Amino acid sequence: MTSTIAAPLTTHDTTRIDDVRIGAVRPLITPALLEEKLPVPDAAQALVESSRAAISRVLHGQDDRLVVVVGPCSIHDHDQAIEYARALKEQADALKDDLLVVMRVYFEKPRTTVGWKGYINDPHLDDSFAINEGLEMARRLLLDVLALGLPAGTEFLDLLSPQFISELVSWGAIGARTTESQSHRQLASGLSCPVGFKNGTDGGIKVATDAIQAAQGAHAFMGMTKMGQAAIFETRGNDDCHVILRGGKQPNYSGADVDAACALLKAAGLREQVMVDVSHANSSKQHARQIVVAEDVAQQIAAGDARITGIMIESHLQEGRQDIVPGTPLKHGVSVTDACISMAQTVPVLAQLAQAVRQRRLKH
Ligand SMILES: O=C[C@H](O)[C@H](O)COP(=O)(O)O
Ligand SMILES: C=C(OP(=O)(O)O)C(=O)O
Repeated sequence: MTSTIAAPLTTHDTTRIDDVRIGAVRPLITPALLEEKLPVPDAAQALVESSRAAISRVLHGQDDRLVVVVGPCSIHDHDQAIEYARALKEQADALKDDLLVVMRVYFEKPRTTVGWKGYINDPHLDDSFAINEGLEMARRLLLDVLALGLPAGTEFLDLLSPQFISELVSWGAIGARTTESQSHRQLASGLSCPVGFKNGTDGGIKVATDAIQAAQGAHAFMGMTKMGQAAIFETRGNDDCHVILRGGKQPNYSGADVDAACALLKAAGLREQVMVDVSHANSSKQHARQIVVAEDVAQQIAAGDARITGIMIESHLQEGRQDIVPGTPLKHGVSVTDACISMAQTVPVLAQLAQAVRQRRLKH
């Protein structure tokens, strides 16, 4: 008589076909554990709530200020980021009637090919990939920025990392390389903050308008809970999304480019509004060009264009950029990814934008 008991699957040796290219699997802390270690103080919670609501009001035409997402291309040092945040807070307070300033606090860098992938992935900048430390350092920095009274904006690149930090983020971006990704659109549909979608790296705007439409809808997808368990998330959809013009094969910050983007938005039944990123392909990656581009955008605003609801600037303590060279100390306050303008160069740009908003207000 033959046995009816099937051989247990677990006795199969699948090592020849499974995890063939995995070098190691290391433990990851859970979001809940990190939150228990670094809880959100009441004041930080109130600031995140009020700044998200204020950005949403700008997007829905109920607040005529300009959202300004400004700060380093990437965070690589806590104290230097805080030194920057203190200086920015002074400007944010002085210009608060005209500008809604959000500090760029970018922890995750999408790379064209390879390169340092940011403060969460490799916080020690030495290929040690101490991701658990990176998550803690990122959360600590966000809390410290919020404690100064500044809201923070970040790019959401990884699909699990938002569970560790996203309640501290007032505005999020989906980058040019991921705007077309279904997973990122689904993520945006469930994020609690307003989200900007960059146009594609080739300059295509349609991927961003498609992304807004997708993110407005409800989705169901797989993710990880705060307790670190796999789960199915059902989202409600995000009505606080917008396009970010970042240039492509050529810059796309001119009035004609804003017209073209708004025509696409209108055709899709979406709000006719843009944030202009004065860096990336809009500055041809020459950091000082950001000042020229911002001046052009300020002129469009001053002339009355209410469709420009936001601007993005890459700015650090000092201008330029530097390479990460093992064994060589880094210069203080200089970007290790894209070149930035300095805080000293940023101050007059912000003043000019605030002036442009006041002029626009007179026209409406
Ligand atoms: O904003 C940063 C960079 O433009 C982006 O991460 C791509 O960088 P890379 O082309 O140097 O890899
Ligand atoms: C990577 C960035 O931009 P983009 O996605 O436009 O290249 C960024 O803003 O840091």
